[in-house]
Amino acid sequence: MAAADREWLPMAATALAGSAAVAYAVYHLKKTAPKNRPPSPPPYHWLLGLSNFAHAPCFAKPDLHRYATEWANKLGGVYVVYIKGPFYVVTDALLVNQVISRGDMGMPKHPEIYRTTDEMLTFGLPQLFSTADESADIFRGYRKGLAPCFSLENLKKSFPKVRACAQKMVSLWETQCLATGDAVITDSWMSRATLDIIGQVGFNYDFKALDSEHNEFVEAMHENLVALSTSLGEDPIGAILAKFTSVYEAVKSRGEPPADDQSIGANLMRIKKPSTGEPFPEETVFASLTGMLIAGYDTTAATCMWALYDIARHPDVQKRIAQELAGAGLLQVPGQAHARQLEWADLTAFPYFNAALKESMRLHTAAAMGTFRQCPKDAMLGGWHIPKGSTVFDPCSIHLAQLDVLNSTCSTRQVFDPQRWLGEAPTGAKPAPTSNTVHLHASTTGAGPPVAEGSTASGPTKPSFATPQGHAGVPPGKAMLPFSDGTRSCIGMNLAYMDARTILLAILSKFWLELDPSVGSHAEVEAAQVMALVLNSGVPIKLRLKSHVPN
Ligand code: HEM
Repeated sequence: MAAADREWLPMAATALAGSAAVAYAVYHLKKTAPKNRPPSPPPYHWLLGLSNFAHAPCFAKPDLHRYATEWANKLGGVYVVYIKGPFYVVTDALLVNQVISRGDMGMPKHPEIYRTTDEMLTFGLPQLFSTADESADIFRGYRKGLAPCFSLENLKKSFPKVRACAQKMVSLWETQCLATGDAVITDSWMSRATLDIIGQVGFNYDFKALDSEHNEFVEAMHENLVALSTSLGEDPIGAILAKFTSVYEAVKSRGEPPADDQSIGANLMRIKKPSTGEPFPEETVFASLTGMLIAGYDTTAATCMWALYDIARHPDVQKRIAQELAGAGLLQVPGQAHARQLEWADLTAFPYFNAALKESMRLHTAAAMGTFRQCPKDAMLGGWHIPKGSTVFDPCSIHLAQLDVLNSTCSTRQVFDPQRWLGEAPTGAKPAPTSNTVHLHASTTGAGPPVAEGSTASGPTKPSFATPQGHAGVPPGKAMLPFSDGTRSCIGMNLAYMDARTILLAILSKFWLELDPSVGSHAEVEAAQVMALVLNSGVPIKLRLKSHVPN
């Protein structure tokens, strides 16, 4: 190499050393000053440490949940990451409750971040899910106008449709899987079943997704959700959403819905702007319809898939559920008297089954991205300073799901133990209040801020997530937030519970489930999980079916 060619070397070395020194200084400054700024994980790459994107690559990865959990374990209940600027991540159960409450410390949804979801999901048009301003017509009109769809009274009327879908699926499993010995690919079946249910219950529309093994919509949607959640919003899924047009057209073509039709579609057509009494523009109604369809099926499908997985990998749990069902005359055993049909009252009648579902939702909660809030004023959260206007990201579903909700030790956090919801707590754990067994909830709103001793103290609280003793003093109901809470809690929670319980009870009363060997060990499944708005298994969860045998 000629000497002249090498002249740039010292300059390059100096520039590199200079950048490293600046990166270190920035990283050090971020970590140390000011004193009450929450801790931050090391940057993804030291060069990124120079920018406001220090952790952005982690948020574009499908295993974001792993980073987030690791950081929470190391850094505690509040930490800060740099994506496009600082994002304050809150994982402490009590603090999350403050952030999502209506109280003094309550924070509204983040307008810009939810605007991005609009761009990705509803052609940029606002709808209930993404509206940050709770005084806006869209929030007031749709939250109130859609509430009757999810009342227990209305859901009870829809229950026969849900049961019919679940029974149809079970019959198909009988001929296509039990009789042939083929495995059931739960991910696909659950998506197709929940799509059919939301179609029929919500919009009197039959997607016929259960009728064929491959459903174009389900498959395209899944692929796009993976792309969406790993692309920081650069992959609009408009092409898929165009398929919702047919549902909208069907609902619209029916004209004025009869007064007793409280389906989502009918109410979407009725809702008027509270401020003027005028109808919303047609595109807003369409965006709301797509929003409800998206929110209404994939989350429930993932919940059912994980519950089947958790129950199948715990034969002891499955046996106890079978005993509950047998006791109620629901277990279908070949050669024995015909089991009775599932009824509405059965959905809340089985404490052990419901505890198993709840425990599965704790470990593999569906809405894994949590919620994004904006801090309305300079605030102290757990003793840390959160500047006005900052983004507060509460991946409630990831972290709280893993919290030790009943004060047992860290080592039992990851254990699937329905018992923890039933008062027979594992060794060393405090029993749960009996009122904490799962019910179809009449309402989730109205929760005030929890009384959090020390939460407004001037010094940072200890990183409670990482406390080996767990969250002493956190009421279990406050640490388990799969549907969030407060004014922006999930409006569809009751429908989700009805769907999930009906589907699972229909399956469990008919079949004994075993995991197909292709699923691998639990550690392998955990390692394969991906975030695609919902927490996905990453490997197909295949089940082998057997008939129940007499006791
Ligand atoms: C197991 C199933 C479900 C889970 C785990 C779930 C979870 C959640 C969570 C955590 C939120 C708050 C998100 C945020 O703050 O950004 C939410 C909001 C919402 N969910 Fe669900 N959801 C489920 C099923 C459903 C169903 C079946 C529907 C409707 C058919 C639905 C409709 C909505 C809507 C419209 C919102 C926005 C509410 C608002 O901001 O006022 N969800 N859901």
